[in-house]
Amino acid sequence: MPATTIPPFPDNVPIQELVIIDYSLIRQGDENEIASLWKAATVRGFWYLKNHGVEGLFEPMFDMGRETMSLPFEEKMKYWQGNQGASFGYKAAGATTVDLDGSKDNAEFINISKDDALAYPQVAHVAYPSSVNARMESTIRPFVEACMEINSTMLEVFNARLGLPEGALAQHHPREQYSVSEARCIRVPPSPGSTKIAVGAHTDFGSLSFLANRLGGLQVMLPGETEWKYVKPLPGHVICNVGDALNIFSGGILKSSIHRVLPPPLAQSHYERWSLVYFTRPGDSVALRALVDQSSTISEAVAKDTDRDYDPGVTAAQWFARRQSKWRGNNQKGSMEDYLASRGTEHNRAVV
Ligand SMILES: O=C(O)CCC(=O)C(=O)O
Ligand SMILES: [Fe+2]
Repeated sequence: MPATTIPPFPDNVPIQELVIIDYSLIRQGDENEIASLWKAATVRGFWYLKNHGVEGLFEPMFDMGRETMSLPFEEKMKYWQGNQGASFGYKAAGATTVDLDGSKDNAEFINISKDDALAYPQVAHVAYPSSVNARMESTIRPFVEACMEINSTMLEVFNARLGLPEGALAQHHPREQYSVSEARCIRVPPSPGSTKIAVGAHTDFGSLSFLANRLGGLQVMLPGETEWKYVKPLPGHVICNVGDALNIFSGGILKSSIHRVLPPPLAQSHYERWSLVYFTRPGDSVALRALVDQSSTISEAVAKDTDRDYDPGVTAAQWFARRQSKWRGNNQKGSMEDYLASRGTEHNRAVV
């Protein structure tokens, strides 16, 4: 969609201000910028990132998404993720629930595994539609590599500030170990006048998410807030956020905040909404628990927060599979328990 045809984001809806972090300064080790990133990640868990250098890959990634979503439904369903807790491949609209009443979501996904993108033409996990394969080497692998590098750089910043031994967080996200790290392209159909939730309220499962969207619709409810507010897409900027795994590793110091997707607001609701995410997630066998043995900052935070269990006794892969499978409408037997089992660190908040 040419940018000029998109109506501007309206100025009469509640907007969540977020700090803008300059990635080029983070790479240079600029102390002020590092302090701003640390504050953003520990207070809100969400921030904008500029000068990230990935902009040129967004349109080719959206081309892949557009071509994939326009395949016949039966063709797409050959790559269906299933209901067993996996997430690589195609997710049809309506496969997850968005609230306690069991309302269905409105978003199609194509998710491409980091391991498959790196291994191509070998298959690490699953096969993909031709629209994905055709761009695996030219577009998807470079996108995955670029996002991995950016997220690793931000993890290094957090590693130092958390007082962890050098490389501790990197060792929890090894490039070569299989993980549920993935790139995702999302399509939400035009929905004029609708308030139907497109992607239900959730915290991200992994460590860091890198998100590019053009139209509004993303809403956040940050720690201490009681109202949903839109995050306004800013040209040239991506939106980054902390996920549950990093929240747990850090003993709750890094915040994993709830968000959801509504139809784009007002005039923008007449347009298809496309978004693109890269999720950095821990290696599959990594134990999901606060790194109390490696940092006194983290052990002190855990000691103070007596309400939370920072050692749920699962690996990253088990945690992911539980949440992913319980989010599927087909696996919910109509009880609130199943829906709640799909939730993550937002459990300790009033809103699910
Ligand atoms: O599409 C968006 O703006 C956000 C998507 C999202 O939160 C997710 O896929 O986890
Ligand atoms: Fe998300």
